[in-house]
Amino acid sequence: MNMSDSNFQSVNAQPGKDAASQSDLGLAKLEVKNLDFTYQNGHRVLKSVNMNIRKNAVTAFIGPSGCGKSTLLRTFNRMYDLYPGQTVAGEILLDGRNILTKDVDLNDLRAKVGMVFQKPTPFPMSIYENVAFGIRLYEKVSKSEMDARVEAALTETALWSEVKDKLHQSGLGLSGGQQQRLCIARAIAIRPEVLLLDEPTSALDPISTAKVEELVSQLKGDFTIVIVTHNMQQASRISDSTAFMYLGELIEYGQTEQIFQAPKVKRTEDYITGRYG
Ligand SMILES: Nc1ncnc2c1ncn2[C@@H]1O[C@H](COP(=O)(O)OP(=O)(O)OP(=O)(O)O)[C@@H](O)[C@H]1O
Repeated sequence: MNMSDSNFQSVNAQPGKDAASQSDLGLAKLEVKNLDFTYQNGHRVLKSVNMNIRKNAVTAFIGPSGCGKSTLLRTFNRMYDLYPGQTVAGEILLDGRNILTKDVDLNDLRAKVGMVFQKPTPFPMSIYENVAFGIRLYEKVSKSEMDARVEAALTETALWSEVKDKLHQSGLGLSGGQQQRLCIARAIAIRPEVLLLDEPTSALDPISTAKVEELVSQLKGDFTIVIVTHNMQQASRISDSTAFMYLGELIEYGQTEQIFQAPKVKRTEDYITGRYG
């Protein structure tokens, strides 16, 4: 991203208020408006979150453990629908359409908004089938097209040269880093528009982490990427914008360079300088 892009202004959020609605108007892929989320035990975990997620960029969510980063990420593809009793209020617009309404088809939504989790979760099937699986869920394609799509996804995730001779071996036989790239290949093979990454490198060694980070930077040309990370260096290396959360509120949101070099809110500064966490 061009850091001087005036469409994306940093936000000195008023916690619980109009945290980031002012930011990056015009280029938003997702617009979060007054979002509240409460777990079935009554714990209100997101409090009036407002933010725009920029299209074809990497947005990082940072903040201390339990502040609601993963919960916020999971509202973007309505993962909470899997667990009855959780309640959400407010709006999340994907290309202008509220995805929180009942008439949204969850299969369609999850085809558009893919997700990769902290722990690599390949299916207990071959490398090829891991990638083909998602495509088959949503589309009917010929064998030759499937082969091409699988190869393209594995190439995009820089795995092809490592696995092309063992496509029919189990995905579970790959290293942790390769498994995570396989999960990213599986997610992008169905051509989502948004890719949600929930601490995707926290279980990986430094070399695999570097490969995934490189991959994320490459993929943002094609996808809108949102990443939850505990790793400050990672957020500053790979994201264009960063959102700092604390106790369910969006405290500060802006261009990554600004958040890390000149945070406007003391609590953000204290967090990124390691005063608490
Ligand atoms: N299924 C659940 N039921 C009840 N409370 C939950 C549930 N999942 C998470 N929480 C609580 O919601 C709060 C926010 O959790 P969340 O995982 O979103 O935070 P986080 O910032 O991603 O944390 P971490 O960095 O540790 O992953 C925490 O207090 C957590 O205990």
